[in-house]
This record gives sequence, structure tokens and C-alpha cells, in this order.
Amino acid sequence: MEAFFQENRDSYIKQVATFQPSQNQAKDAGGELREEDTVIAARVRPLLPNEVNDGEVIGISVRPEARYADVHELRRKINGQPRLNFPAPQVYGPDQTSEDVYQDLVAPLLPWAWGGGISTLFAYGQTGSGKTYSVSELERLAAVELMNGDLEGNRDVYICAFELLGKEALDLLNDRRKIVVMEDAFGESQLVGAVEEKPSTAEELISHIERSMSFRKTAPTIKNDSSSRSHAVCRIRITNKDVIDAPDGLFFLVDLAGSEVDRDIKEHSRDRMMETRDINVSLSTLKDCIRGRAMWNMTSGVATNKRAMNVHVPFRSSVLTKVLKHVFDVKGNRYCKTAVLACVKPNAADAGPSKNTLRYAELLRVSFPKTTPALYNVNIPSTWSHNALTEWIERNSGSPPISSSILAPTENGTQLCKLPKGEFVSRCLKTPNVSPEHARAFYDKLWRLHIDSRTAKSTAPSEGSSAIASEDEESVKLTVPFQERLQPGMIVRVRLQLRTEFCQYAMILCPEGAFEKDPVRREEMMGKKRFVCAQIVGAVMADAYDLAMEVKKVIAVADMEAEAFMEWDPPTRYWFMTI
Ligand SMILES: Nc1ncnc2c1ncn2[C@@H]1O[C@H](COP(=O)(O)OP(=O)(O)OP(=O)(O)O)[C@@H](O)[C@H]1O
Repeated sequence: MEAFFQENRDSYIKQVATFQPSQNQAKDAGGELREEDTVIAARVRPLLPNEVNDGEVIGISVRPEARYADVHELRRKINGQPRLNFPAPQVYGPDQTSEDVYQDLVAPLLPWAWGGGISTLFAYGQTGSGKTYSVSELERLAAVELMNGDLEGNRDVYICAFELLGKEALDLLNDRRKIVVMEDAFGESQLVGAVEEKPSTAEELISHIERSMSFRKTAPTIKNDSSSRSHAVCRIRITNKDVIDAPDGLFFLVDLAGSEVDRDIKEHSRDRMMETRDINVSLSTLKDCIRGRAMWNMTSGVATNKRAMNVHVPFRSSVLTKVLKHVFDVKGNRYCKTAVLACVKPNAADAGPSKNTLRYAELLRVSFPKTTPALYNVNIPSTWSHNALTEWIERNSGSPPISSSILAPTENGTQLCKLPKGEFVSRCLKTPNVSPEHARAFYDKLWRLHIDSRTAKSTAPSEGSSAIASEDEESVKLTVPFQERLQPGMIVRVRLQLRTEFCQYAMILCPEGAFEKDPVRREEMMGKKRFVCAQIVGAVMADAYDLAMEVKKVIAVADMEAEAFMEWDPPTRYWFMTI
């Protein structure tokens, strides 16, 4: 190939320089960069000075405005014709800086993690393509933004960094000591023995990042190319001090092992072959997980959720994806934002591996045919437009009403349901006089409605019927005083001393006398308008209630103050107040 390339070198250079894309290829191929939860981009690094000195030739041209990378592969029969065009939401060429990449790719991930969500950046590509260079620059920029930026709120930031080499996980902030990756009793991935630092300034955070990188490069026990054989993971954990029960935000920056499949063919050492096999398995599993997760993100927000139900994310198939369980486990119900940066060498000699890198990146892209938006249904938040959502917030957020313009300034129903709990509650708290309990209860209310709408059988109205009919019926019901609507299962607020404590809530079980055998006496008892009720007591969890069926009391309607709305939460087996 070398001789073949030398023979055709001049013709190749000429053809690449005069290459004109076809009309189709010249069109803008990208999608909306910021709207998607998973963004795939490519970065082609410059030819390095030593490569120029060695007479290497550029074989990939980038058209950022058309969002294409053209790979010019010299082949025996097709003389230097472009072989592959890579459409991506964004393609960065040698002239573009890490700041450019940061602004498009990483800047949107930070507020998401800051608000309690999960964000991940992966750098993929062959050895020497610029993965470590890009990730380290992006990490530095992110560190400055996190510690000195304009992100609002009271947060603590923690960092840990580790390397996955074969089946081992090594702590990059602790002399490459082994750490154990295991799932705890709650199904969370834990890094047992990993050191987590708590920087208080951007400089400290950067120095931890640099320290972890230096371990990767200079550890004496490992071979020179270890960085291309291991995945390096930097995990930034962000705790929300304003909303203490909100899940921590997580930001993973992952510098993946080099992607070339056949590098160990020459060496034939068993260990190396196994290592390569592990890397290939992990990169292939990663592809399935990123695609699966993107598909879940896309489909779980829509009314017909069959596709979301069928999505399989095989994160247990490799150590890398097991470590990143938070990112991929759809049972966690937390939405993730992911960016993948496919790093590419510009060299003509590497056109083959570069083509594979771009193909891999292309495989990560998930697109669904555009469908007509689902019909508005008051019970399905994913069908709510921004206006419908605004109205719903105003009518359902209790007293004082939560400001819809602060909670959801631009969002529609699907987007608000995806918002991490910490961010949702923090936004609610910006409305004066809204308490954290109020904000949390409102979050739970929306989230439960969303989950119910996803798990319920299709509740979409049949053709011709009004989508808001059920709401209308409920509204009519609510105009009748609650005393005239009393029925078993209804929860009421009472002004009685029920057990030892002053308990305010009880569930109606049946009218007093309902089981009386003597009809005359039954008639008399039922005429008294008294009901057998079960007491509802505070549970151990905040804002949760338990139904104490064993503590029954007969309560007169006159002692009932109002109807109360509580919702049964199957996972916790408690009742929660509906606002
Ligand atoms: N955008 C860029 N601008 C200038 N130099 C770059 C750029 N990207 C990478 N380089 C240089 O290219 C070389 C290889 O980059 P880097 O080490 O990041 O590759 P890598 O893909 O991480 O390789 P490995 O898999 O072996 O770790 C380095 O010398 C780096 O400084």
C-alpha cells in the first residue's frame, strides 16, 4: 500500500484538492444540535508537525457548514474518489478549537448535571486521533465553568477518576490502586475503594484532573501504549445543597480505548488478544447502549410507548457500561444527555480506520420518522404543548400557585417531565412562599401522572370524542359539595383527635350501619350520616402517609372539613398528598 500510495501520491493530492461534493452531498446534513438528548459529532485533528515532516498527506476534508467530513480513500480502481461522507450534527475541522467543541457539545451538558441530571461525553477513535487531547481540554473548560461559572444554586462538586484496563478498574487519583466495581443492594453501581476529591476552586479541580492524567501517562508498570488500551473515566458528582433529597447530578467524561480492531494481530500474545477482545466487546456494547438509551429517551416521552417498552439496553455486557449503569439503565427513569465526539486522524494513510470511526459514530445516531404530534390529553403530559403545560401548572400547583414562567419558561410537557428533580424543585422554589415540601409534592404529582400515562393502557380518546372530556366530567363533579359525594375510598380531612396524635386524615370505608342485619336499625344508623373510617398516619418517609386499617373510627359528616387528595405510590407502598 505504501508503494502504491507513493506511486499515486501526486494524483491523489490533486484530486483531493479539486474535489467537489455532489449536489446531494453539499446539502446541510445535520439535525438540530441542541434539541436532541444524544448528539454525535466528529473532530478531525490537524496534521502534526512530525507527520508533515514525514511527508504525510491529508486525506480527510471537512465541510463544517454542510456538516460533512469527506474521507478520500485511495483505492486501486477508484482513483482517490471520496469514499464516505459523514453527516453529523456537527463536524469540527483542524482549524476549530476545543472552545468551539466545548460550546456546542459540552456547555449544554453542564447545566443538566448541575440540575441533578446525568450527562456523559464519550471520545471515540483510533490511537493518536486526539481523544485524550480533546477530553482533557474539554475537562479543563468544564472545570472552570462548574466552579467559576454562572450556574445558579448551592452545590458541592466531587471528582473521581479511574481507568478500565481489561477487567480491572484502577484509581487514577490514588496511585492506580485497584478499585472494585459492584452493584449494591439498590442496584446502584458502586466504585468500592475509589478516592473521591472535593475541590473548592476551579484550579483544584483542574489539578485533580491533571494528576489523574499524569498517572495514565507515566505509571512505570505499564506499557507505553496503555492509554490507547484503556478507557479513562472522569466522574464529576454534583450534590444539590438546596434540595437535599434530589439525586446527585453526574457528569462522566470518558476517553475510550483506541478503536482499531486488528492492532494485536502481529503480536499474538494471549493476554493482548484477550485485551483486544474485551475492548472490542466494550465498544460494541457501548454502541448498543448509546443507541438503546437514545431510543428510550426519544420514545418514552411520547404517548404511544410500545417502542420504549421494547428497548433493550445491554449495559451488563461489559465492565465499561456496568460502571456507567446510571447512564444506561432505563429502569432508573432519569433522563440523560449524551455527546459523542468521534476523533479522526486527517492522514490519508489512516483513511480506512477513520472511515470505521465515522461509521461507528453514524451507527450511534437514532432517528425516527417524524410523526404527527399526539392529540392533547389532559392525563398525558407528553401531549401538552407549552401553553397547555402553563395552564396545567397554574391550575394544579396548589397555593401559592407556582409560577409557570419560572418553572417552564419554554418547555412543553415532555421536556418538563424529563427535567431532573433537583432542577425542577429549585425552579419551583424561586416562586415566593413556595416551600420545599410544596415543590417536591408538585414534582411527584407531575411525575406520577407521567408514569401512569406511560404504563396505563391507551387512554387516548377515540376519534371524534373530545380529549378533555374526562377533565370536564371531573370538574363538574368537583362543583358538588364533597359531603354529597362521600363514598368508600374517599379521603377526608377531619377535625377530630383520632389516635394519640392529632391526625387530620381518614379514609371512608363504609356508612355506619352498612353491615347491620336489622333493616330498621340499619335505616336509622345510616340516616345519621356517619361513616366508618380508617385513620391515615404519617409514615417514616417525608411527605408520606400510611393507611392504618386497624385503627377505625366512626366519624360524622359534620366533623369532616374537606375532601383530601392522596395518591397511592406502589414502589414505596405509601400515600402521598396531591396538591
Ligand atoms: N486538535 C488538535 N490540535 C493539535 N494537536 C492535537 C489535536 N488533537 C490531537 N493532537 C495531538 O495529537 C497527538 C495524539 O493525540 P492524543 O494523544 O490525544 O490521541 P489519542 O486518541 O488519545 O491516542 P491514544 O488512544 O493512544 O491515547 C498528541 O500529540 C496531541 O497533542
